[in-house]
Amino acid sequence: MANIAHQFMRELTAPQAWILLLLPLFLFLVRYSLIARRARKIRQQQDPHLPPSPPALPVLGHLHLVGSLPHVSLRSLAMKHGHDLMLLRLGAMPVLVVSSPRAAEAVLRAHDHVFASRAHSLVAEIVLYGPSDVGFAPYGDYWRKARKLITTHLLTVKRVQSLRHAREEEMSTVMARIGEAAAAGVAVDVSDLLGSFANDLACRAVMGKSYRDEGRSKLFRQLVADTSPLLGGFNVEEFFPFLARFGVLSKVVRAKSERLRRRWDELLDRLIDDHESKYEPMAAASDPNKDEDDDFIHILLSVRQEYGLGREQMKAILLDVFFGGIDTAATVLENTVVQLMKSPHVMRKLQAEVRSVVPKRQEIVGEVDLKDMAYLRAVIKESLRLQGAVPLLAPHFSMDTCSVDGVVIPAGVRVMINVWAIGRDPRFWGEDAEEFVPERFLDGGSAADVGFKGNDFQFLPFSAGRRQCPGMNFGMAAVEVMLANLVHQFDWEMPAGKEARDIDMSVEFGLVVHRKEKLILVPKLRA
Ligand code: HEM
Repeated sequence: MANIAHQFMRELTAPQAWILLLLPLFLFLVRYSLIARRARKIRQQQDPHLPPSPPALPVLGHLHLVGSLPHVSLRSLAMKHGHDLMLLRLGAMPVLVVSSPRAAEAVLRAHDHVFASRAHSLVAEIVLYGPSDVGFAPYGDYWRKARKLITTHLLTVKRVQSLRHAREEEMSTVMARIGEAAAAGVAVDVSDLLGSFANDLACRAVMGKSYRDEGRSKLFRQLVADTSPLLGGFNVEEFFPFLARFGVLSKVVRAKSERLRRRWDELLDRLIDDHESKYEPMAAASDPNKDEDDDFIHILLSVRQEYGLGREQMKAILLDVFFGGIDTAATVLENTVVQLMKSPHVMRKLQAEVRSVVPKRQEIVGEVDLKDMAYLRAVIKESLRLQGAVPLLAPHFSMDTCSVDGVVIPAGVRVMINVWAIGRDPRFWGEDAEEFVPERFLDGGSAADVGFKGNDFQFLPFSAGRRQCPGMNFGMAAVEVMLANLVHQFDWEMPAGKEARDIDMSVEFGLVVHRKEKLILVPKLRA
């Protein structure tokens, strides 16, 4: 992977690092070729029923076949070597690639109990306290407890509904900024606006207010932006644990992670302390039935005894809301706006729907208005199908050897489910699979009955099974109301001299895949 090579080079530019590296590197090369040859022999003798694999290189395995956009390279490889399942070796790490709805159903439903874990990550261990969050915790008692906590107390349908005013207020702030730009006839940075919206909403949910004016909200955004590449990226020592044992690489990653953790600690400890000092007296007087308006920190304080939560575990769970909720929702929104700019007929049809449901004099589209907007939902689904925020899901990890469709998947394998490739496969979506056609999700369309709740394995933007995204309702509520408002009051144009076809679609890989360029558009108040 090109970005691994980059990362490697960046971190090892000091001459002493190269000297330090030479000897271990030599030992590493020799030892790896021996181990790999022996392992291959044993595998072939023991079990000829492994999933298909392309030819591999010594040491690197299949790393050289995976480019800077792994979801794209893995699709091309799967088309040649394993339409359903394919086994790769990235460095020393075995990776199962899943590329069809049938195989995804086997992994996420039939054998979910085997594949519901996560591999060890040094970064998650440090930044997420163990990891003690939900997203990175290995399958087991702690994960079950933490997951139960967030699904029964933090991300319930009732709680998401109770955040309606927060969403509408945050959205109105964004609309006011767009209104000012429209009045002045200037362009806006849509990426930045959508990013602040998702960030301020997460802050409101976690702390009860956005802290926008005090600058804390920006601090969170910056920290998420600094942490995400490390947490979601491919770190070299994960591919070459043997090399990491010499310490050069793990020291670099460890030092970076520890710096980030100190910054998070400072921010989160202060917030929890603030809440704790107000919580105790309030808790005594509180009505046990009325906790709907509580923010997430208060809720965690109120259930910490029941769930046996320490301070670090509380912080880790809060971090899930920042990492799970900000980038994903902002990316889905931005990708949808890009698709709409490139398909003006869809934009017009969507505007017609929203404007017919909500009269012009009503400045803001409220959440009650959304129920009559079937095309809006179809547009968002189509955008999630073509360019979901998390194209390979978060890698799963096999806890045991397991037989899937006549092939054997060993224990200790990372599993990448290529939902991006599955969502564009003409075998399941027809000849127009690469085109943006929201009508397919409307009544009478070819995918009218296909939903994202985890029952339709050709469409998995939020995954399925035990590890399915618990923030689906939270994320979709934000995406729907914001998109409806963006197209209700405003028409959108490209900056002077640019065409929608000029919008650069290059993306940068991470757990969440972003466009590289900022989306700059000119809002016009609707006539
Ligand atoms: C539109 C927005 C969102 C999208 C597209 C999305 C997508 C995903 C995906 C694909 C996964 C990985 C599932 C797997 O590994 O099988 C995931 C996991 C997760 N998401 Fe979301 N997500 C969104 C919003 C949110 C929000 C708002 C939150 C929290 C407030 C959240 C919290 C989480 C957590 C905690 C996990 C880990 C679950 C586990 O490992 O048990 N997500 N999400």
